[in-house]
Parts: sequence; structure tokens; C-alpha cells
Amino acid sequence: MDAITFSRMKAIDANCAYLGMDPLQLMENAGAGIAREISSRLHSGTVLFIAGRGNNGGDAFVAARHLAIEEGYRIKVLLLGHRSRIRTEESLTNFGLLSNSGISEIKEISDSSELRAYHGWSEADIVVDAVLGSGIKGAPRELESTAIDLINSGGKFVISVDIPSGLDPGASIPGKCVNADLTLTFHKMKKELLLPDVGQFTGEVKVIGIGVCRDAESFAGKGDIMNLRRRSQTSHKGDSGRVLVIGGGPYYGAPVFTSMAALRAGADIVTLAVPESIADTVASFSPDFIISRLPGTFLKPDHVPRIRELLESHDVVVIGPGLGRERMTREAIARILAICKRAVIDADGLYNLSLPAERNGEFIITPHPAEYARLAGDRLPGDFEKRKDIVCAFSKEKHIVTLLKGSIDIVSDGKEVRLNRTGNAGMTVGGTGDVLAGIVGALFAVNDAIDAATCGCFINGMAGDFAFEQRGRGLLASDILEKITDVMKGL
Ligand SMILES: NC(=O)C1=CN([C@@H]2O[C@H](COP(=O)(O)OP(=O)(O)OC[C@H]3O[C@@H](n4cnc5c(N)ncnc54)[C@H](O)[C@@H]3O)[C@@H](O)[C@H]2O)[C@@H](O)CC1
Ligand SMILES: [K+]
Repeated sequence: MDAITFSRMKAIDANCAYLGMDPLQLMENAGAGIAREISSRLHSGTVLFIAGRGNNGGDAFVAARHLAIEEGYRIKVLLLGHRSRIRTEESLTNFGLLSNSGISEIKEISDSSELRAYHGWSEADIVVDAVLGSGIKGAPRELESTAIDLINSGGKFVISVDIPSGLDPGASIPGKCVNADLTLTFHKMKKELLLPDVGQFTGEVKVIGIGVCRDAESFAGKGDIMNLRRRSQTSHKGDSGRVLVIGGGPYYGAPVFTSMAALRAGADIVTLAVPESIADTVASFSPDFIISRLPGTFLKPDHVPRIRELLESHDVVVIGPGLGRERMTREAIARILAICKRAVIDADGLYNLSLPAERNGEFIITPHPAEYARLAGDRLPGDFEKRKDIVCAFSKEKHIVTLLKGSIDIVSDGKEVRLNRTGNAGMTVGGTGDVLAGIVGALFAVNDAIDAATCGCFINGMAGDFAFEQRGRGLLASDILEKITDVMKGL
């Protein structure tokens, strides 16, 4: 079964909004689906909805309205708190509609004693639990905590909306939560609902389609960015990622672009390990760089002990930009990849790359189609669907995340495929790939590989689109660098 996490669901939800869907549309579909499910199980009777002040409660208001228009139902709605404390506009809109929907009873509960004294429990045939959804933070507080107790002690058939209230998808063990007979979750099955300790609380789990746009799931959007780890107020230097860029030798511009991009994408520390021959030139570009000088004019195996030391104090390596293709350089790359934990492999790093069989590291490779063909020993088909399947299979076989650059970028970890369509034809200019590798490196320092690769190409492409607006086809990689912060602020 194709299951996703609740946090991925939030990203998809936000991507729907990014694509132009009104949040009311998803809520309407969610509520209508709940109502359909209830009417298929109970042909007449009393349904009591217990709703919290978030969107989980909003789904219940919609379901109540849909059921109330059908014959044979008495619908009661309890809102935990005053309507002025409803958190979202869409939920508030749907609460407002209840007074014109023929609901038998709408009650705003002000405290736990009022909730305990409520007499309507006994006559309910079904209790709908919409107290808390995926927006829960920490253990249930009042009134929610009492509501969970009362739902559990009522002895009624309980339907939980999205997730049994109280269950925290981010917690390692379930805390106090509703004990449901049926859980109706949205769009796709959720991984958290399938955990062994959780089944006893969910009861049967059913998935309800809510009309998500397919592209909100397959294409990178604002929701993917929202899910990235952010710099917190209390973070210390280095918390937001330490990136080691290993590049340069025959070329000096490429590692500069990569390092600058990593800094602009939020890395706290970027160290450039470059051959001594270009170290001064590279250093002259920015006082923000930390430079580690490797003796000679190109990367070679002799440098590996020094790199090993540097790896200790960095979260991720970006290896490849401007390295050249010396045989000794390739040997050094293979030895570095065997000892590093996380690497983005780009440009010359991909040339004749043999991924070490013995390794602990997680790798992202960022080839364009010609580099990919050389790596995989096979040309990519023109058919896009086939291309996606091939990239997915290749990533699975090699245990890597592949970011195949193209007019639509394809990202895969061997399990799923994500796509990106930001970017433009002006970005074929030199250096844009180096910028991309730097952004991905910075994100990979503090995020999962698939998220870093997906968001990296989204941000890079959007920065390119901003640059294109100003410069047209004359845009340069340095123009893209300048736009990274605008993109990230805007998201
Ligand atoms: N694609 C989606 O993600 C969709 C989500 N929908 C619904 O929206 C829900 C998520 O909505 P929200 O993010 O508004 O969150 P919730 O409805 O889960 O509620 C969050 C609210 O509860 C409060 N709260 C959080 N933790 C608490 C605690 N420990 N004790 C007491 N109160 C607490 C918060 O202050 C907030 O007001 C989903 O579960 C689902 O039911 C649907 O509308 C359809 C689309
Ligand atoms: K719930």
C-alpha cells in the first residue's frame, strides 16, 4: 500500500494551495467523504460531532452540514471553546454555515465541567471525533483531554477524523488518545497509522479521496519548502549546517559558485578544500569562505588524511565542482566517498564514478542527461514516463538519490519520484549546476536526501526564474546566486 507521512501530507496540502486550490475545497471534500461514510454505515439516527478549533474540527462541520440535509439524521455539534477561538478561516466559515444547515444542536463548550455535564452523549448512535488532527503539539491539554476521556468512556461507535485525537504523528510512542472504531484519513494511507502500537487506537482505517491535484504530490512546491528544517531562534553557529566543498584545481570558478550558493541557502559554515595553486584566488572572492589548502595543483590520494580530518567537523560534502579528471583525482574521490557520511556528487565528481561497495554514506548525485548516460552505461529514453521509471530503478539499485537535471528535473530515492519545473532556458549558462550543488549541499546538511534534492532544484530554478525576469537570456550563474535569498525569504 502506498503510504505517506502526516508531514508529507501537510506539504501536499500546501502545494495544492500553491497551485491555486482554495483550502476550502479540500475541507469540503474531506467533510463530504466523512458524511458519505457515515450514511453508508448508519441509515438514520443521531450523530454527535465533537470538534476542536483547528481544521480537524472544520472537516466535522462540513460533514455535519452534508449529513443534516439527508433524511433521518439528528445532528449535534459540540465545539470545544468559543467560536472566536477557531483557528482558521475555512473552519470558521464552515462553522458559520451550521446555523443555516438544520443542525439540531450547536453548542460552544466553555470548560471541562460543562463538557462533563453535557447530556447528549447517551442518545448518540455515532460519535465523530474531530477534536485534534495532525496539527497536535504535545500531550492533549484541556478541554481536549476531557473530551478524549468522555469519547472513550461513552461506549459508542467512534469515528475519528484523519487520526484518533491525541495521537501525535511526531511522537515515538502513542500517548493518551481516542480509541476509535474507525479512522477516516485523507488522500493516502499514513505511515504513522500503520505502526504496530497504533492499530489498537485507530480501529479500521479507511482512506478518503479529497481531490488533491496530482501535481501537488509529484511536483515540488511551496509545501516541500515548508517541511524543510529551519534555523530556530535558539540555534547556535553550525546548527544550520556545515558544508565541505571539495573542488577546484584546473578550474576555480566552480567551487566558488558552489560555496557561495551553500552559504546563501543557509549553511552556517562552508569550508573549501582546494588545491594550493588556486587557494588565494578562491579566497579573494569572499571573506565568508574558510579555505583548506591541499598541496599541489589537483586533488590526489595524498590529500585524503587531511580530508578525513575535515569530515569530522562537517555535516555534508559537496565533491566535484572544478576538480578536473586526473586519474589520481578520481582515485581520491573514491576514497573520500568510502569514508564520508553524506555527499553531493556533481560535475567532475561524476566522471567515471564508481560508487564504493563498502560505504556508510548517503549520496545525492546531480547529473545532466549526458553525465547520467555515462554513469548508467545507457542513454535515457525520450519518453518522460519511462525516464522516471529508469531513474527510480537506478537509484534503487545504487542506493542513492538521483537528481537528473532537465527542463523537468527528476528526483528519486528509488522509492518515490519527485519532479521540478522551476527554471528556464537561460540556465544552460555555465556555473548554474555548481550553484545547484551548493544549495542541495546546504539543505542536505540538515534534511533528508530526497527533500534536499527536491527543494534544491526548486529553489535553484526559481532563483533562475527571478534572474531571468531581470536579465533575460543573458543571465549568469552569479545572477542566480544573488536571487537565492529572495526566493527563500518569499517561501
Ligand atoms: N491535506 C490536509 O492536510 C488537510 C487537512 N485537513 C484537516 O486538517 C487537520 C489539521 O488541521 P490543523 O493543522 O488546523 O490542526 P488540528 O485540527 O489538528 O488542530 C490544531 C489545533 O489544536 C490546538 N492544539 C494543538 N495541540 C494541542 C494539544 N496538545 N492540546 C490541545 N490543543 C492543541 C492548536 O492550538 C490548534 O488550534 C487534519 O488532521 C485534517 O483533519 C482537511 O481539512 C483536509 C485537508
Ligand atoms: K481526530
